[in-house]
Amino acid sequence: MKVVKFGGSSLASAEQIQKVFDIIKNDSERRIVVVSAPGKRMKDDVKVTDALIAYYQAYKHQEDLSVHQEWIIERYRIICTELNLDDSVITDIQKNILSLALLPVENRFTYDTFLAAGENNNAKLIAEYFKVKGLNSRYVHPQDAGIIVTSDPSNAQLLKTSYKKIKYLTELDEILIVPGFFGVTEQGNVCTFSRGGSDITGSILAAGIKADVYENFTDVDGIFAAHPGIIRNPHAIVELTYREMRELAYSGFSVLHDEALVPAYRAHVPLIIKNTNNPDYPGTRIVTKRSTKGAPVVGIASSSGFSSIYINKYLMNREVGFGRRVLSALENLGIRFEHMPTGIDDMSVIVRSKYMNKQQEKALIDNLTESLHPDELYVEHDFSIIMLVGEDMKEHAGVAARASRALAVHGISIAMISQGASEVSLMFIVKEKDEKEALRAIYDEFFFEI
Ligand SMILES: Nc1ncnc2c1ncn2[C@@H]1O[C@H](COP(=O)(O)OP(=O)(O)O)[C@@H](O)[C@H]1O
Ligand SMILES: N[C@@H](CC(=O)OP(=O)(O)O)C(=O)O
Repeated sequence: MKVVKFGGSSLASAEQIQKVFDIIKNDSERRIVVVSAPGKRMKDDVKVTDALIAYYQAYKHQEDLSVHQEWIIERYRIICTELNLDDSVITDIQKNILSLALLPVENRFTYDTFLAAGENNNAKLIAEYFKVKGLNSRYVHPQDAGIIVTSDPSNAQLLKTSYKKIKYLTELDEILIVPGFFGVTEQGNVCTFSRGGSDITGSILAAGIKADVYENFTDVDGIFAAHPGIIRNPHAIVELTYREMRELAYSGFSVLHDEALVPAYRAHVPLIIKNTNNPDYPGTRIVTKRSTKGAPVVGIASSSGFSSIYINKYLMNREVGFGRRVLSALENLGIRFEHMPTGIDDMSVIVRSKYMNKQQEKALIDNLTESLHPDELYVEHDFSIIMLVGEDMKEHAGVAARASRALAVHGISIAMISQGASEVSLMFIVKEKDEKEALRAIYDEFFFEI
């Protein structure tokens, strides 16, 4: 049995939904279908989820709602009309979208309920279309599918006990259409995963029913060795390990949510990234162990939006508890850290800029000045990370030297280098303005002749 997830790009229009129907009809093993909200139809389009966010903001600030409501309803209306669906489908969607503006604005789950409406209405629409086309299908709400989550709005985590209930889905005869992106708390509140979280729903269901495979359909032929928006015709990856994918997803391969890997990985379910527009293409397989020995670098990801807290103190290495005081200061202010490259007398703590506001930054500097008496302490912004990933990197000497040389040839200065003990990845930190050029330089070094 297969669990299949379709992203917003695969469901953005009636034409795309027809392709999805063919993909399901052509393989009777594809029994559980997780769907996102309608995504972008073209480059400058708006995702329904983003339109729902704008709608919520207008509601919260008591602004005119009609423009938002009409835009969202119209998106669904166009799809319903082109699919020749009965008027009752769009009438129900319309009622649902309008009813969001009756929810108590002060409730901490209201925002998530707005967002979840994108996938929830789409799942109902698609289940109806499949039925009209003669497929025995059924819409299943995440609560009925057993996706019970923690009460962390916009950042839900699955409760482990959920897996017991999810298993029963295998007993149902129909093709099940489940909205992605959200679960329900034990108290019955709608709570979403973080953005892009429909991938997580698919992975949870695949793990819960011990699927033979989890197929994640998107708008590219699979995973490329670098972001196709930055590198022209990047090398396509046939097979990746979960560890490699985790590193790449974290560092910018937005094709798959990084949290989506864990459930499938733990349940030993292989994951395949496939293209809705080219479903016969084999795609990229994400597996526990690669079948062949590989090149030192399988993929290079980049991501912007990092800040660095630089601390220098002579004889820092002799001061017991120095690192602990740095991390406690971050913890006390609720700032999470991402990386911590160190020298003998200095260290840098790398954080995502969006998780440290101006007040937290000031409080952190005051706190560290008082507790550490550093020789130098400052915060710098606008950094990007460039991550080279490959399980076989440890068996090849000179990877860091090759990458550094490629950056030097292009006159790009490296702010920091960091490598984890696992040697699955090697990270370069550069200024944001150099990110794209740095990625291209390193990509050419490792993939030019492939
Ligand atoms: N290394 C990569 N390989 C393939 N796609 C990538 C990569 N890095 C980023 N992407 C982007 O991920 C997009 C697909 O992910 P996403 O927009 O979340 O799709 P969906 O709408 O199917 O959920 C692709 O269109 C591509 O631009
Ligand atoms: N619609 C949600 C969840 C999601 O996973 O969407 P997509 O599959 O289009 O990335 C979002 O935009 O965040």
